[in-house]
Amino acid sequence: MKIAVVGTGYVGLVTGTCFAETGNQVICVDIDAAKVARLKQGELPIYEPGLDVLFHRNIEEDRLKFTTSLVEGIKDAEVIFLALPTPPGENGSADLKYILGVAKDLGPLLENYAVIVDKSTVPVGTAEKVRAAIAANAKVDFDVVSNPEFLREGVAVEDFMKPDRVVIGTSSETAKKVMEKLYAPLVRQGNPVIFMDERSAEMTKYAANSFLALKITFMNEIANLCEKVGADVDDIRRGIGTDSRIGKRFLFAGIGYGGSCFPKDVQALAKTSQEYDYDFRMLNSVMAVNDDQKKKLLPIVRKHFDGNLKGKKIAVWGLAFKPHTDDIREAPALENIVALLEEGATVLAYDPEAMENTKRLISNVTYTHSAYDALDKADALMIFTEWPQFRTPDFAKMAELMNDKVIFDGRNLYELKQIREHGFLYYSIGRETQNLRELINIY
Ligand SMILES: NC(=O)C1=CN([C@@H]2O[C@H](COP(=O)(O)OP(=O)(O)OC[C@H]3O[C@@H](n4cnc5c(N)ncnc54)[C@H](O)[C@@H]3O)[C@@H](O)[C@H]2O)C=CC1
Ligand SMILES: O=C(O)[C@H]1O[C@H](OP(=O)(O)OP(=O)(O)OC[C@H]2O[C@@H](n3ccc(=O)[nH]c3=O)[C@H](O)[C@@H]2O)[C@H](O)[C@@H](O)[C@@H]1O
Repeated sequence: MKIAVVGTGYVGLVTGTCFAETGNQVICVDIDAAKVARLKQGELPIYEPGLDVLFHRNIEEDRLKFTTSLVEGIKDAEVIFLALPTPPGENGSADLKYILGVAKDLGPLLENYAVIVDKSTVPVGTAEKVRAAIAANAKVDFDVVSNPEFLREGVAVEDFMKPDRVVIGTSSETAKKVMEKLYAPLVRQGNPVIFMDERSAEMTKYAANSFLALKITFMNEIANLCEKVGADVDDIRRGIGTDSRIGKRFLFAGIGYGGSCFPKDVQALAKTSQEYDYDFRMLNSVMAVNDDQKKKLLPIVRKHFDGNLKGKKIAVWGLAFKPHTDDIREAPALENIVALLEEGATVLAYDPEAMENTKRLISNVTYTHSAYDALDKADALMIFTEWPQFRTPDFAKMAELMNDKVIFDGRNLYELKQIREHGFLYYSIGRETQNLRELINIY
């Protein structure tokens, strides 16, 4: 099949590459000329494990191409994916200017029937708006389908190639057949393609992300309560996760959820609820709790240093919003680092993949070559991302390098017993701290 993918970010590039891998002819279109130039030279603009092999293979085998020209990209395409940004607009709802802008441009360019697919996360009713924007100037028949994407960054290729399910919103039998054929190689193991109407498909995406954000937030609140009552959130996680009705995944308490999607999608669903005069109270709590959770360690750090961070040297491990990505959008590390700097601390930071992106936003941090370099004479270490390489460090070496053996861990990386044996003062989330009882009153 001949496919066009408009927008080559995390979703578009993975979608285009994976559909090329299943034998389709794919052209990816992006307005960012510098990005397209890099892609044409065989250079990946993002870090996404496993993508490089597929990317290079499909370029070499002539199934994957890149262009800045929408006309060239969509010529003869049977399916046109819109994988464009939908950032929060001024009022918190998803900004549709990228999607509707491209939809408007598409109308006069279509020469044959095509299926236009909303791959971006878009509010209920967007497929109808996209259809109207194209129809205003279209000379041929077309269908608009909602096909939300559920991939996670860091495991995007695996998620895309072996989806738990594929959701397709359409009322057109022709479009249904086209989409069924396209996805057939990805659902061979029996995972379902679920057909529904466009509005339900659009809503499914927001329901999924908001539910996951809620699940994490619930555990973060349990963690906060654990600290007060003297329980251990990791035990609670194991205790409830084994109940198949609850499930093991997405129960890890921590420094709050970040990323380009949970924060914006929860906000957008809250906005949709408001527009339809429904008070979705849970979503407001999720957002408020998560905002606090991201700043949760700061009062503990302040208290540890008797309220004065001036001249303190703080090492930071992890900048990305999660491991296995270079993405720092809404990453908890960022606002914590800014607060530390504002209060007079010096920050030395290390992340295996996200330092280049962070440097563009925060310049007055020393970015180091290794995790251990960041510990040089540090008065404390703060951990924001659970990269595997941080999980089993050489504690003796850390103790030698640091000025003081103190760790504030936003990801609960270490067993309490293990870390105490090495003589560290260790603050984590929802678990006992050496001087927890003194700290209880600051939450
Ligand atoms: N990042 C993720 O893990 C996931 C994102 N989504 C959704 O997918 C959509 C895209 O997200 P990302 O890929 O993360 O965005 P991104 O910001 O990484 O990429 C978007 C791309 O679109 C390009 N673009 C903007 N205007 C354009 C235009 N007029 N013509 C051609 N290209 C244009 C940009 O240059 C950029 O390369 C969003 O709606 C997001 O909510 C859904 C599932 C997962
Ligand atoms: O719409 C999207 O963009 C995507 O958003 C999330 O994927 P992603 O943001 O890439 O990453 P997640 O693995 O979901 O993590 C999101 C945030 O939640 C945090 N998290 C996750 C799991 C957990 O147990 N605890 C926890 O704090 C992570 O640290 C991270 O900050 C969803 O998992 C995807 O299904 C969805 O397609």
